[in-house]
Amino acid sequence: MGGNQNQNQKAYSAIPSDYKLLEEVGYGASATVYRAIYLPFNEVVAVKRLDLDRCNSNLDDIRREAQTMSLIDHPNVIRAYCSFVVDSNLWVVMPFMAEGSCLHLMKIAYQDGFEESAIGSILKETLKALDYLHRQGHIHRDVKAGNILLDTNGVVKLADFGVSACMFDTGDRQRSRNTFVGTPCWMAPEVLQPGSGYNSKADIWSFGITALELAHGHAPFSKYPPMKVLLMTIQNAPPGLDYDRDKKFSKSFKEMVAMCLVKDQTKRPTAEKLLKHSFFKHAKPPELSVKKLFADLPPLWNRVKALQLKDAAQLALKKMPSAEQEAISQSEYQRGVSAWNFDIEDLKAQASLVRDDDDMLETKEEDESMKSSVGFKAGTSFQFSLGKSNSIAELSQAESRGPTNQLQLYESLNKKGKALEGDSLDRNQENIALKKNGSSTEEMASTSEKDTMQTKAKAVKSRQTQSGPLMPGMVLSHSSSERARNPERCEIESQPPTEKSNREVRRAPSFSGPLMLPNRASANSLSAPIKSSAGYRDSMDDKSKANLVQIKGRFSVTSENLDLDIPLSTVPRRSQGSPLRKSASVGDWIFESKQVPTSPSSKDLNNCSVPASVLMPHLQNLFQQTSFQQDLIMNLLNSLQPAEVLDASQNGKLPPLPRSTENNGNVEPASSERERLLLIKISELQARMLNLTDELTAEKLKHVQLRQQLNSILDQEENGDRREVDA
Ligand SMILES: Nc1ncnc2c1ncn2[C@@H]1O[C@H](COP(=O)(O)OP(=O)(O)OP(=O)(O)O)[C@@H](O)[C@H]1O
Repeated sequence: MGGNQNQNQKAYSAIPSDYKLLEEVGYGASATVYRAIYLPFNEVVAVKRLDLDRCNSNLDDIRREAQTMSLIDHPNVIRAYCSFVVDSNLWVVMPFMAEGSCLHLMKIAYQDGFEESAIGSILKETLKALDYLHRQGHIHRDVKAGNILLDTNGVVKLADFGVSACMFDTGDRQRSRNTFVGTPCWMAPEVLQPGSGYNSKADIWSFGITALELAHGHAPFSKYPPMKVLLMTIQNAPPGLDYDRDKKFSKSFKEMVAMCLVKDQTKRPTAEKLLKHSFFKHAKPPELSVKKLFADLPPLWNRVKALQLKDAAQLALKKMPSAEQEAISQSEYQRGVSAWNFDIEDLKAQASLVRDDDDMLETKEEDESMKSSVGFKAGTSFQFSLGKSNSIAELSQAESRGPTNQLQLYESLNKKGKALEGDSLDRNQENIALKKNGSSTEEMASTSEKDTMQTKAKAVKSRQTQSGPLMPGMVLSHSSSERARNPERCEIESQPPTEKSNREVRRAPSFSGPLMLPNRASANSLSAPIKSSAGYRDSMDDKSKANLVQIKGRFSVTSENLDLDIPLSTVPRRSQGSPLRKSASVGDWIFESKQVPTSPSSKDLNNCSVPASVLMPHLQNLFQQTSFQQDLIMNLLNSLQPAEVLDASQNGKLPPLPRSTENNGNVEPASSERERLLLIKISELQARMLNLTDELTAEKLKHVQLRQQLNSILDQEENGDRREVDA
């Protein structure tokens, strides 16, 4: 580290006062990027200020990575001029890319993505960068639109190499290749598989996802919580450009994307080979196709500021009513539940991030277009996540050690940090992103409006979502250096929103942040809509069908073939029928529930030799119960009519209802006490449902692993047979 002189390049000093920090132009999980002036040359540069307190690596790792970054020499890769430590921050000085990232650009003006010619140019330049990095023996590991930077001339550079890698690399290279690194939506299936290891082909997958991101304005699965994204990536057919929906794109673009998004990494092309694809051969020079994208937009820092304010406003508007919050905490208190590590602020934050029904519908459309290949209900099972973990492997290990260990793992992970998932924010942010309007981008209307937003931003401080790389040690609370931040900041020319509000807002946008698994508390949020199973269809690909024991087509769930431990008497009579039928009719389950054998013991399940044919029925059973319980809860919520409340109280389940003479014996609006008790009941049901959901998730993971094992055994057998035949 320190001042640096690259071949035939100017030397930049390691003296902080030589840099005049101007506006904030970007922020990531642990870094803030400023436009700055390097005073000795009077040159505009970018200074990335990385908070070492929030970085998961030791100084040696950081030094090594910064060194690597400064040695990079390619026109399409951002390199560091120099880097040095100031207090507890690492400053990395880089060329300033005046148009920011492709992600910012899309959020501001191209919410539905760019046109093909611009995409072709951006991707080609990015691919050149990848080709260079791979030749040098590097894997970028975080290729995404948020890390593709543009400058005013249309120059495209891949960023976030090196320094961000340091955040992941706490061990040697080999070990780091077995870690769980990246941003879920962009992560290759092999990166998500425990212990499988990966190579530069993982970047090719992320490159393919980035192509889809640039084409649609968001990455596939970006609306889902990270845990669900992981499972979808592993289990579903790869996403791609749809031949019907994406008519505007050329065949060669579609082909190129399909080549990148092959699950078998050995079948993906190298960057070098991909560059020879016809799609790139015909790509226009970026100064023709990219430059025009930002011709009419205001300066980068104003765009960033506007986005921050919008994000803050969006979050401030989504508040959980305090009565509900109170009910939840009461409920948890009464049950003595600590296993979930409840944090009301987190709960509220999660609740505020849950999408509304419209989004769910959109999700369904997307699901169907993606032709999911394994039968699980999108949007239900994995709305709730397992907690924060370093890796799937860690979770799996905990699972195999039994429930107590799982609990400990969750608790310890939750203690380590309270990071919340952020991908589900994307859609909302897209909705509020500024629209390109003629010659200018609409900004916040007035100063007073801005002030209001900032005040609101402060109000939602601890509810903000943090997106960022997978850093187990990262905590939401501000570091001491952060609290005492700014002394090193030389001067701010045009004063942006206060540092504090910026920091708060900064945690919110999860434009495309690397993986932060959500806190378990999210699952228990009462205000989170419990999605009915309605509308989701499940399908199984041929491969998974091969593992099935019984294929019976759609089945009908009736009360007699469900083994619920929820007493049906708790369900209002009036509505018992409908949820059952609803649940039955929408799930395209291909097992008949009556024929599902009794569940194997958890001991059996923990034994990896359990065949898939035994596991699958168990999974199906669990799934039925989960979705059924969701419906029941939904139904309870929807049907809390006064009549039922009265009925319930007469049955001794609730305290007697007060009668009012004023309303002719009708039930008064439910008293807070009664509401509270009902909410407690619902909350308990939810907790039970969560248990099942977690079990199901764990079983699914195991199933995936087992299937892989089975496949590899089959492959080995086949190879053996072939050798025998050959012999
Ligand atoms: N050299 C630069 N010039 C202009 N803007 C930049 C530059 N480097 C980064 N940015 C902006 O700052 C944002 C955050 O930077 P960066 O991705 O390096 O931070 P990070 O903490 O590593 O983020 P991540 O969450 O991806 O890990 C980028 O998305 C981009 O918009």
